[in-house]
Amino acid sequence: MIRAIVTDIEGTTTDIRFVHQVLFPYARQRLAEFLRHEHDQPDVAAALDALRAEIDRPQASVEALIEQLFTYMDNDVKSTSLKVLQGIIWRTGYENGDFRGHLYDDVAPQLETWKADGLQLCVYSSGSVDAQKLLFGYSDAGDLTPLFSGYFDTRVGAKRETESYQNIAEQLILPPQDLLFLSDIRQELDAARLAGWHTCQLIRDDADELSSHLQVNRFDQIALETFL
Ligand SMILES: CSCCC(=O)C(=O)COP(=O)(O)O
Ligand SMILES: [Mg+2]
Repeated sequence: MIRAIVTDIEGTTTDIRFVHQVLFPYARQRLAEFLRHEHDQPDVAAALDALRAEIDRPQASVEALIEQLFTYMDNDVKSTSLKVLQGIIWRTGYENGDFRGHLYDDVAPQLETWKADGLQLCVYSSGSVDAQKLLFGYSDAGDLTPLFSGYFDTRVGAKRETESYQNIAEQLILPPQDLLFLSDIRQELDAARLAGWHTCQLIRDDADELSSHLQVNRFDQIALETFL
C-alpha cells in the first residue's frame, strides 16, 4: 500500500518553461554581481567553499567560481552548489512578488486529497531544499508547505541514481514498496524502480514512447489502488 508520495517539480508539478524561462534567467542575470558583493555571507561562503571542493580547486577566486557557475548554467549541470546559490537569489524574487511558483491546476487539489487521506507527501528535486520550499511556499495556489513532511535535493544523490532513492527510503523509514515517485523523466523513474519503488510518469507536454512506466497527464488521474 502506498504510504508516501515523493514528487519531482520541473515537468511534474510545474511547467518546465517556468523553471527555464523565469527562474533560471532571474538567477543568471543576478549571479555575478550577487557573488561579488555577498561572497562573505555565511551561507554564500559555504556554497562557494563546497564548489571549490567540487571542482578540486581550494584556492579558486570568486571570479573563477563565477566562470565555473556560468559553465554549469550553460549546460544545466545539477551542481549542489549552483542549486544552493540559485535558491538564495530566487528568495528575493519570490519575496518581492516578481514571480510565484507555477503549479499545474490539478496539483494542489490532489495533494490536499492525498494529505487528507493520511499519505505522507515529499518533494525530490535537483533544486535545493530551500528553493523547493520557496516554490511551494509562494505558489500560484498559495502556501502549500504545510502539506509536505520531507524535502530532498541532490544532497541525497543525483536523480538518475538508484542509491538516491534508497537513501530517501531510509530517511523516511519506509520500505520501498510503500513509496511512489512521480516524475516526467523516464531515467529518474527507472532509478526509483530499481530501488523497489512504485513509479508514475507525468506527461505534461511531449509523449515518451520509450517509457515502461505508468503514464498520466494530470495528478487526478493517479489511482493509488493501481500500485499493489
Ligand atoms: C525548485 S525549482 C527549480 C528546479 C531546478 O533548479 C532544477 O534544476 C530542476 O531540476 P530537476 O532535476 O528537478 O528536473
Ligand atoms: Mg522533472
